[in-house]
Amino acid sequence: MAMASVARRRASFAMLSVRGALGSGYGVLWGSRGFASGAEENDVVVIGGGPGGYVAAIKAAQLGLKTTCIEKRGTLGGTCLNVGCIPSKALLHSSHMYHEAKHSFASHGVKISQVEVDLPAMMAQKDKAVSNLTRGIEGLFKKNKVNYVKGFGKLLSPSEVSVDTPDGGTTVVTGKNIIIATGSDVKSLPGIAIDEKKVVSSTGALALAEIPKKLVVIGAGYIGLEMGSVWGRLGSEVTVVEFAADIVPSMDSEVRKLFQRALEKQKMKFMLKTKVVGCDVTGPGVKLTVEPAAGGPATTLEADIVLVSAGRVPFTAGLGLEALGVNMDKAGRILVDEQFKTNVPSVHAIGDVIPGPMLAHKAEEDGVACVEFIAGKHGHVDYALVPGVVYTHPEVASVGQTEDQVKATGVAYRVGKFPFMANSRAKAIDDAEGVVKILAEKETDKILGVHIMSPNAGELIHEAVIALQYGASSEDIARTCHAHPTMSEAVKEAAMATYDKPIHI
Ligand SMILES: Cc1cc2nc3c(=O)[nH]c(=O)nc-3n(C[C@H](O)[C@H](O)[C@H](O)COP(=O)(O)OP(=O)(O)OC[C@H]3O[C@@H](n4cnc5c(N)ncnc54)[C@H](O)[C@@H]3O)c2cc1C
Ligand SMILES: NC(=O)c1ccc[n+]([C@@H]2O[C@H](COP(=O)([O-])OP(=O)(O)OC[C@H]3O[C@@H](n4cnc5c(N)ncnc54)[C@H](O)[C@@H]3O)[C@@H](O)[C@H]2O)c1
Repeated sequence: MAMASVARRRASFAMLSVRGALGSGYGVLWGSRGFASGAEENDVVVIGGGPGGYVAAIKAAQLGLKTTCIEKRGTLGGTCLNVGCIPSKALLHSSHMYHEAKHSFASHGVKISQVEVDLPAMMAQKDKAVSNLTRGIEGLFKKNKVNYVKGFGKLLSPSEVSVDTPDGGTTVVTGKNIIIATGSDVKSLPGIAIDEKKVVSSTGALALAEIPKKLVVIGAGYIGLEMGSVWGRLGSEVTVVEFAADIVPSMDSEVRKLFQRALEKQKMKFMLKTKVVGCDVTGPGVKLTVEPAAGGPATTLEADIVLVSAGRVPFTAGLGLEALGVNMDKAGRILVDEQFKTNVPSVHAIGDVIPGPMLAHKAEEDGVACVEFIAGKHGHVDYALVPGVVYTHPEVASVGQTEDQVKATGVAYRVGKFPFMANSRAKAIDDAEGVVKILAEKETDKILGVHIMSPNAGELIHEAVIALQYGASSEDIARTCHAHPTMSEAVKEAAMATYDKPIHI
């Protein structure tokens, strides 16, 4: 009932906003959508064709705004589709299948005499997934009449972007509004030169020609653990060097401990509170000198490949922001207001290049909200409810606050947990490592955070995302009928454990 009325309110709000936009001059564009030439003025010019930029461009065109998107890479989709989310998930899936075939099939009564890795075929499958998806976005641009200009964009003024095109020429694209969606790049570490051969970033790690015997990963964050898992499953000996005391510092600390144990069972080794102080590539492999973060005796790690995955930094090189006086913070992120406007009012910014989690789905939300504001509507992104997923096996997914964050607020809370060891589907498929943990306010039972470690946790989490979005209580989830036998029943049981008692444990 409550949800329906919220939806109705949203619908009427949206209709009012469209009328507002038409009244303010955008209406004349609705009947005249078409491909912009370089000389025609656009309503929106987007620099960068990643999840932030391409989604903003499509949404802008759908709102009737004449839109051009400029991308330097040669293909659309940005980091995520070309060298990020998609190729990494392709390799995670392929390597998981190999690992299952080698280590789990026999216990399910499936006998295979010889299981081998065909690395070129695995890479070709990954490349096919990437090219299908990036070409798909070109198709979406055509369908929505977004003008696509290939080349490197640079701001000349608050309404002009010069584009260095691949044929060596330059064209100028003009627009009433400009959206910077130029994303991020790998963070380099002092004294460690990335050559994408022996010392690689995630881009190199997605395209190794051989399975390294020894892989050292610097940084136990999203990229390090996902790419470490890929190569570990394919046979590499993986050591992860992490400066902090814990892996994935943003994770709920209780779930993190279980996660680290799960990865250690998969033979991933961790050197926490450790810093890299030297990197020697003169021999056949790489010699890394490491020290305790607090200081102490140095040791040497030998590796065939070193992956540098110690974070990413906003990418704004060559954009001309300084000349235009666009404000940025010390980390190089572009500062924007709640409508994604910079201090230069016609210039907006979204995605990895502004503060906030560096995630594709967050960039997409930014993109939609930004152009809704430009069209005179009401954009909205709830940064407190952006889910995070590490796509290892098991996966770890979370939304809302961790237990440490709840504690820090001083709010009295309850915790409900349910292990997948007691979930019938997980037992049936013999994949039962993990837990659902729910945190709810003690007085009102309102859910504050949900953390799931399990196979497919990245899918299971969305029930919790919706629940938090609608301000649900744990009892709301517990009293909702869940199909049997499913992994999702563990979410229901954890909710039962939060406000009362679970049945199956
Ligand atoms: C290995 C890896 C795995 C990842 N996996 C996930 C995941 O599973 N889930 C998730 O949510 N996130 C993941 N991410 C993060 C995700 O890729 C980013 O958060 C997301 O791509 C940010 O989108 P964006 O549009 O802001 O920027 P980007 O995707 O970086 O796109 C920016 C685009 O702008 C272009 N550009 C830059 N400057 C210019 C210019 N001057 N002119 C023209 N074009 C320009 C670039 O070529 C680029 O294509 C992953 C990242 C990596 C590296
Ligand atoms: N599944 C996903 O959603 C996904 C997957 C990959 C990447 N990403 C995004 O890409 C971004 C970059 O990923 P990432 O893994 O490089 O960064 P990250 O921020 O996730 O992790 C970096 C890790 O490196 C550690 N570190 C920093 N400096 C170090 C040093 N000198 N020595 C050792 N350790 C050091 C940090 O403490 C941290 O644990 C992330 O912010 C993430 O949002 C997301």
